[in-house]
Parts: sequence; C-alpha cells; structure tokens
Amino acid sequence: MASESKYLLELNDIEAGYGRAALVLRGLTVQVPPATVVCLVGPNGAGKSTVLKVASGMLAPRSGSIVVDGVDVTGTNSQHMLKHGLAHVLQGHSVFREMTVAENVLLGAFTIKDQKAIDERVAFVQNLFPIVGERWKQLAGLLSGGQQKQVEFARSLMVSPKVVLLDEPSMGLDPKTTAKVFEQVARMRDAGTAVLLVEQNARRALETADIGCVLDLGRVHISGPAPELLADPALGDLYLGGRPADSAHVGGSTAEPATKGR
Ligand SMILES: Nc1ncnc2c1ncn2[C@@H]1O[C@H](COP(=O)(O)OP(=O)(O)OP(=O)(O)O)[C@@H](O)[C@H]1O
Repeated sequence: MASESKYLLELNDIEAGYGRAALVLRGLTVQVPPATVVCLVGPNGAGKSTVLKVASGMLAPRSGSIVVDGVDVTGTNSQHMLKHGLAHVLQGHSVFREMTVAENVLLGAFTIKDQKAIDERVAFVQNLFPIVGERWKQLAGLLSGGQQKQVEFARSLMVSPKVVLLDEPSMGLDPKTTAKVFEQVARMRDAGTAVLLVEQNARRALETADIGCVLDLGRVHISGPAPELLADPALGDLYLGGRPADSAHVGGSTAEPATKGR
C-alpha cells in the first residue's frame, strides 16, 4: 500500500558502487516531486549515471532506499521498477533503425494487454511529439538524431510512467537539436511526468530543469531551484564551465543556493 508522499521518486541515503571498487555514491539523497524536472550535474565520474542505474534497478544499492510514489522498491529489478512507474531512457541512441517508428514506440507497450489502452497511449504520445505521428510508418533510421530521441521518449511514455529517468538526452546532438530535445523534456514535465535528468551540458539542462542537484564525492553537494544555481557565480565557474557574459547580473555576487551539503 502506498503511503502519502509528496515525491514521485525518492532516493534516500544511497550507498552504491561497482564490485569491490570504492563506493561511488556515499549517502546520496535526491527527491523528485510530480511534474518537476530535477537535473543532476557534476564533474565527470561524479556518479551521475550511477544514480540513474540505482534508480532504475540496474544496480542494487549497498544501503539506502528507493521509493516510487510512496512504495519502497529497493532491491527490485528494472522490470519491477517499470511496473511501479519508473522508465529509463538510456544514454546514447536506442532506437532500432531498421524498424518503423511505430514498431519502436510500441515496444514500450509490450507489458500492456488492453488494445484500447495502447491506442489511447499512442494518441497521447503522437500529440506530445508530433514528429512521431507524422513519421509513424517510416523506418526510424531515416529520422534525425533529435527526432530519434523523441521516438525514445515516446516509447518510454507508453507505460504512463510516473517518473522518467533521462541519461544525457543531448548526447551527439548539435545545439539547435539539443534545444528542441529540451523543449520536449519540458513538454513531458508539463504533461505531468516527473523527470530525473543527467546531462553533460549542465547549463542547458538547468535552463529547463526546475531543481538542480550538484553531485560531488558521491553525494548531493548543493541543491536548489535551477535558476538560483545558474545564477551562482562560484557554481558557474566550478561546474558549469564558467559564466556566460549575460548571466553575470542574474543572482548577484553572493547568491546562496537553497541547500548546501548534507
Ligand atoms: N560498470 C562499471 N564498472 C566499474 N566502475 C564503473 C562502472 N560504471 C561507472 N564506473 C565508475 O563509477 C564512477 C562514476 O561513474 P558514472 O558514469 O556514474 O559518472 P558520471 O558522473 O555519469 O560521469 P560522466 O559525466 O563522465 O558521464 C567512475 O569512477 C566510473 O569509473
């Protein structure tokens, strides 16, 4: 039975790592409210992708808990996580190029038995991502990188997930296409899905996100509203590749983010 929770996804005090190597996550806590994009940023190797692997059941945590909409799903596998409403869009490109857009999207519905429910979901994703409907019968390999990403998003939304985990959605895309992909991420959020996003292009991702979490040394070092993080000059220099000239005025010189350390 689900308990009342104001978060759709909670990762509580997670410790996780690979084999006998040192822990990658060391007491990490991240909470994702409904219809919110939470973005994880941090240096290479900070453990951002590892957070998504733990959240989706691909990597079991050594300790801590994973709660989806009030249900503790710690220790269950990816398929079980999916059943509880958690979908994972992997890093890189995962469309099957020799299959049609329709076949790619419908793969996401393989657990749904009711044809009417599938039809309703197809209508929903085609409305959310018009290109998916327009190219429905074409081979996915004929679509551009950004369009293929939308096919991946549509596939992940077929099961009406409560939370979507997005690993580097802009990987391999040019800036203009990246901007479009982030528009689609915002549309998913506006349609009610909670999104936990990992992105190399931290500045661009924070422009779309509602909440940013900066990972360092295996835990959330700083978190707060994304606009505040973007405006923090120290953070810009450390984690966002310096400040763009036009943002220097946004937060003032001593802007304090909402939360520091744990
Ligand atoms: N499959 C694996 N086996 C062993 N170690 C791994 C594995 N995947 C990641 N690691 C290690 O875990 C640490 C965190 O990696 P992770 O990919 O989560 O970082 P990241 O923040 O996503 O990095 P990047 O920004 O470079 O993608 C790194 O030290 C990495 O070498």
